[in-house]
Amino acid sequence: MTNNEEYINLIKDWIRPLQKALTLESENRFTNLLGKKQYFNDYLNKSLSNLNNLKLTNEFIKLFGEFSSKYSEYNDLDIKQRKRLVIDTRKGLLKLGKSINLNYSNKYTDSYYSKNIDSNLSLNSDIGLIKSIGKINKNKLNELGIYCIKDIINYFPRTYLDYTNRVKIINLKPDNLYTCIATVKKFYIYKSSNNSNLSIMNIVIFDETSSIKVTKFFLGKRFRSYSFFSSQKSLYIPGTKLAISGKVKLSEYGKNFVDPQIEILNTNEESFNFSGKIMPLYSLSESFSNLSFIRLIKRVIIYSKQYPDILNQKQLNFLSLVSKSDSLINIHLPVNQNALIESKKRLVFDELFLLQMKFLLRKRKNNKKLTIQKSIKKNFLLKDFLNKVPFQLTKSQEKVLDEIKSDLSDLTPMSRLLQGDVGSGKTIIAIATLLIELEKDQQGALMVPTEVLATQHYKNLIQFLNPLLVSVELLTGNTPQKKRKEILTNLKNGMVDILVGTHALFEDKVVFNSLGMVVIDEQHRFGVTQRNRLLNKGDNTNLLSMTATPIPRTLALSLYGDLDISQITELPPGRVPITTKIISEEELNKLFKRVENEIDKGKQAYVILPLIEDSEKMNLSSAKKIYQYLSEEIFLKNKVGLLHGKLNSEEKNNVINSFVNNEVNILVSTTVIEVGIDVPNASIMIIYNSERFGLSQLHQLRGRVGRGSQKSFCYLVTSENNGLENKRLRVLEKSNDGFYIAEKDLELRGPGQLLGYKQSGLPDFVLDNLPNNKVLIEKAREEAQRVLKEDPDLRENILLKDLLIDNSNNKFIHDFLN
Ligand SMILES: Nc1ncnc2c1ncn2[C@@H]1O[C@H](COP(=O)(O)OP(=O)(O)OP(=O)(O)O)[C@@H](O)[C@H]1O
Repeated sequence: MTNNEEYINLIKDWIRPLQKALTLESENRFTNLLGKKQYFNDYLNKSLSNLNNLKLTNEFIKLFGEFSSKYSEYNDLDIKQRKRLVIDTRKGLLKLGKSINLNYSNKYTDSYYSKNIDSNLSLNSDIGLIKSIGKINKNKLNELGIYCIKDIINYFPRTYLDYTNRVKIINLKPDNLYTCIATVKKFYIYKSSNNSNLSIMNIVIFDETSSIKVTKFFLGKRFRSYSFFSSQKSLYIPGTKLAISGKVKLSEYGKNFVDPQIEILNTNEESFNFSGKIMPLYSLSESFSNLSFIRLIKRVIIYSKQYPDILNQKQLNFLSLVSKSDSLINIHLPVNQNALIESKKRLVFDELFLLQMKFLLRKRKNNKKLTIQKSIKKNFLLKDFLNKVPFQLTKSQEKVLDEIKSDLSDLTPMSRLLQGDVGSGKTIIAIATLLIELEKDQQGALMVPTEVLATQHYKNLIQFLNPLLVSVELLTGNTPQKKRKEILTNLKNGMVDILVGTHALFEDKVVFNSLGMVVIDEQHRFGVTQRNRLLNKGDNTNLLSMTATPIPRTLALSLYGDLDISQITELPPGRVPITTKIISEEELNKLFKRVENEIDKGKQAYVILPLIEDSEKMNLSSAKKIYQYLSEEIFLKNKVGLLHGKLNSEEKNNVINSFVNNEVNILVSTTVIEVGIDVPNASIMIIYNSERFGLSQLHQLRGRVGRGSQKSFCYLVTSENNGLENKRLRVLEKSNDGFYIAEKDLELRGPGQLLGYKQSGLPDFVLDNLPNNKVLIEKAREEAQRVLKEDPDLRENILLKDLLIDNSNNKFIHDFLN
């Protein structure tokens, strides 16, 4: 290592932990966090004054000295002053980093740009105009959706090979990220004996210092075929040169690379020489090599300089973000990891910022809509209903109801999201909300994702509301024609007060007389467009969305930023936490005895399966098969029922009714029961192939037991003998807290998966990084609020305005901004 490199590393190692501490403090809202050994301010105070080895210039010594003494008074500062100090310190560190070339300085400076730019080309130029691109390449690029220079620049790498930390095999240390260039010595691939879906590939590589094993895991049936094995074998013939980039782990057999990035190097690539740099890897078709694409990028990256930036220099400084053009250059050709991190941060920020702008504009439009104050005609409805409920509302339920009442007494329509863990009592709130509007003679709609749940809600509603002379109807895809016609006529005449149903509700034929309130349960199962279709059936309709997958505030902000948020934070009293256990299939027989004992005591059980019937493609248990097995071979004394999505409504209703009335003791079901089935007498749940489900989904499922006051149990059966999988499921053994579980699920699967589908329209790279970008989400929200406050019509922010209009398929933004 040269002296200069050593110096840069010294500074890097000093800056990094400080940056981390500043980030943590800012994430925790400047509360002076207590670290492992000391408080945040003491740590900063000491580190910023201890500059002895760093050989800094006087300018930095003075700057950090001043910061250091301010941190000794940190406890006396108010939050705003603390925030300022943290921001300034961060900027100081950034400046130091830049001064030693730690950051994003790339060769594409303004003077390089003016010398090398081809004035005939611009961002919007057709790729055919790029010199020597050739017709074939043009076609290949078109196949990737690339037509103009801007498209090339917006084609981001899928990942990177980091050659900056390139080391010889002998110097590899466990738990660090490295890149090694080495040669294949031995290759073998085999099917795992523990997991029928897993194949394991091992490559032994060597360089002049030593050798090491590289292991890669392939999960999925298609990786078990002979053709896959032989294709891999032909790639890694002994003597082939590879670049391996990833984490080194230490096991009982020594060090090895586990699941690293592997690049096969040919002589060309070696001469291309990414040594000391970070090489981008793109998702390309087989006929277009990574190297060719990098060459293309190098040719056009300069046009990033023309990219319009929606943030001005003042904003960039305040937000500690790099310019758009720098972020685009460094996302493709990063000079180092720091530059890459900063450019990702900027690109993610832009997406979040635009999204928050859209949310705030939508909210503002909503707030501008004024409903006419409607007079209350039947002021007894809510009171009578609450008197009829056989329990006291929890404090949390009361608080939420107050928030809703206050919204509904306002002249602007309500748009509220209600988050509450499974079994926290959202249904009562939904009914109360519908009644508040009904008191003003406004009809209500309750939309839910499944027929089973719709039917259950309907029954609940008629039980409570028929005595109050409220007319409730149920409309689903299976409602017979004659009945449907009758409901639709009465709905139009205003004879139906509340309509409960599934997706059938937003069909065009459903016309209300005066729709005032829409409640959507499990709202993430519906898209924004579907939600709006239903809302548009009334004038200025109020909306209450409900979800039992509670997500952290910051994430809720980025996904549902146009809604106000209420939370039910406590469960009704007397609930005994559900005991959850992971078990193997071998332990099932013992468990069945236990189920029998519970049934003898009058209790009931659920058995949940991932599939309706056996499938050749998947080696999973199915509901039909297990139903047959349990009813014919195991529970001969008891009544076993079968529920799944392919039954018709009458069959479904019959099974559910029998279970509700305890005529069926054991209900074998697919996940159709996941949402909302409420049978407080059920105390045991067994979930087969539990490794197939997400944590939040499992939490929802097990929420079907433990709804009464008796002790309840949930057994997660898994065939996988897989440490990682069990670690994931163990989260459920340890916790019954839906917020905590959703957060863990988020970390493991990302929001797109957790919430079923991509509701927000955010690109994958942003969505998957959301959990790590809480601070950025808040920043984007605050910045959007600031911009709209200072420049409500975006007269000063023309670029931003254009981009919002361009990017928007939402008519309201067009209408609003034009
Ligand atoms: N304050 C309360 N005290 C006692 N029991 C309550 C209270 N509120 C609701 N319950 C009961 O708790 C059970 C769960 O309520 P509810 O079905 O409304 O929950 P939920 O939040 O909709 O849950 P899920 O998302 O699982 O459907 C019901 O049996 C309900 O009657």
